[in-house]
Amino acid sequence: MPVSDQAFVTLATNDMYCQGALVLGQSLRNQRATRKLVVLITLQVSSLLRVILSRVFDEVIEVNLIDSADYIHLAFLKRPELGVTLTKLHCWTLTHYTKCVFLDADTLVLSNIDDLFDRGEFSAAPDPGWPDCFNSGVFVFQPSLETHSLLLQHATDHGSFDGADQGLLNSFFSSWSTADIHKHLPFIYNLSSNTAYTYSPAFKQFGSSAKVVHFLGSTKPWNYTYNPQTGSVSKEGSSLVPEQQMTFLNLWWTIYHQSILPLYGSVHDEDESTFPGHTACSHGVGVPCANSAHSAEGQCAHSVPGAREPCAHSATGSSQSWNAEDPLEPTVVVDETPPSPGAGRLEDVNLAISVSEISIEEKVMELSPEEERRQWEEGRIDYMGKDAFARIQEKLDRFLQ
Ligand SMILES: O=c1ccn([C@@H]2O[C@H](COP(=O)(O)OP(=O)(O)O[C@H]3O[C@H](CO)[C@@H](O)[C@H](O)[C@H]3O)[C@@H](O)[C@H]2O)c(=O)[nH]1
Ligand SMILES: [Mn+2]
Repeated sequence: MPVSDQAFVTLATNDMYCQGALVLGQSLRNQRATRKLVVLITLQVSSLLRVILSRVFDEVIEVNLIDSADYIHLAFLKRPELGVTLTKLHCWTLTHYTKCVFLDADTLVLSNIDDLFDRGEFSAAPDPGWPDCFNSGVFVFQPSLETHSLLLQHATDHGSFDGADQGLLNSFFSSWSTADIHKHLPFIYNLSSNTAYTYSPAFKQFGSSAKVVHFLGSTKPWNYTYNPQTGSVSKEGSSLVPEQQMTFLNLWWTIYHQSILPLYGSVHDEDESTFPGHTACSHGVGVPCANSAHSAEGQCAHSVPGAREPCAHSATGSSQSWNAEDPLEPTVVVDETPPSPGAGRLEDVNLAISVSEISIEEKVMELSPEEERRQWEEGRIDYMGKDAFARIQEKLDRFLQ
C-alpha cells in the first residue's frame, strides 16, 4: 500500500547531479517503492530538467540558499564550500512527511528498501573509509524544524570536520557509533561501488545481496561514456575500473538509456511551446555532439505535478524519441538552436548521443555581460570560477591601474 506521509528524498543542485537523481528515482520506481519520491533542487537547475524531474518524482522542491536568514546567520558567504552541505540539511524542513530516507543522487537502488522505514532517526551505514563514522549518502531521518535549526546552529558553532555534510552530521549525531546497533544500517544499504573490492571475499559472499550501491568519490556514472550496442560503459578510459564496479555502472547506464533519455524526447514533443528552442535531429555513428537549449525560464515549482508511473520505455514512439527497442535505428539527439533574443539560460549539460556512444557533458557556458550580471544579482555566484576572489581582484587591479 502506498504511504503518503513518508518519502524518499534526494538532492540535485545542478543539471549534472540531476542525471543521477533521475536514475535514482527511476530505480526506486522500478523496485516498487511505496513512499513518495522527493527531489530538492536549487535555482541553478534549468527549467527543462525541472520538467523531466517531475516525470519521475512526486515532488520537485526548490530550496533557496539566498533568501534564508539562516544562511546569513551562518556567515554563509564566508564559507561557500558549505553551500551544498547546508542544502542537504534542508531535508529536515520537509515536515509534511513524518519520516524520510535520504539518498545521495549518486546512489542506485537494486532492490526494494521500504523496510528502511522501520528504522528511526538517525540510521545510516558505516563509512568504508572510517567505519566508526557513518556515510551520509543514505540515512533515515525525521523531518523537524527544530532539528534543522539545531543542525544549523551546530554548523555555525563547530563547522564541519570535513568541510561538508558528512563531518557535520557525524559530529551532530555523535552517539551513532555506540548507542544503538539498530541505527547501524547494514553495509548492503550503502555499498560503495569503488571500495567493495578491498575486502573481496566479503564482496563475493555478500555483494549479490546489495540493495543500494553508492558511486562515492569524484568520478560519477555520468562521467563515463556508454555504448548502447554493447550495453556497457566504454572500456576506453575505464580500464582501471574493477569488474564489480563495472557491473553497477552498466546497470546505472541501462536505466539512463532505457528510461531517462526517452523523457527528453517526450518533453520535447509535449512542451514545444514551453521549450521553443528545442529541436531534434538524427545523427549517424560517431557524430560527436548534440546540445540542448531552451529559452523558457524556470518558474519554480514548489511542487510540479507529474506522471507517477514507472517510465521505462516511455518514449512516445515518434521519430524524435530514443529507440530503446532497436538501438540500430538512427538515433535522435536534442540539438542546439540559438536561443531567441532575450531568452533565458541554456542547459548546463550536453547530451552527446550516437548509435554507438552516449555521453553527458558539462557545458561551459559563455554568458553575455547582462546575463552574468543578472546571475550575480540573483545570488547565483560562481565562487570557484569566474567570481572567485582572485578573478575579481584581477579585475579591480586592472580597473585601478
Ligand atoms: O555539486 C553538487 C554536489 C553534491 N550534490 C548532492 O550532494 C550529494 C553528495 O555529494 P557526492 O558527490 O555524492 O559526495 P560523495 O562522493 O558521495 O562523498 C561523500 O562526502 C560527501 C560530503 O561530506 C557526502 O555528502 C556524501 O554522502 C559522502 O558519500 C550528491 O549525491 C548530491 O545529492 C549536488 O547536488 N551538487
Ligand atoms: Mn554520494
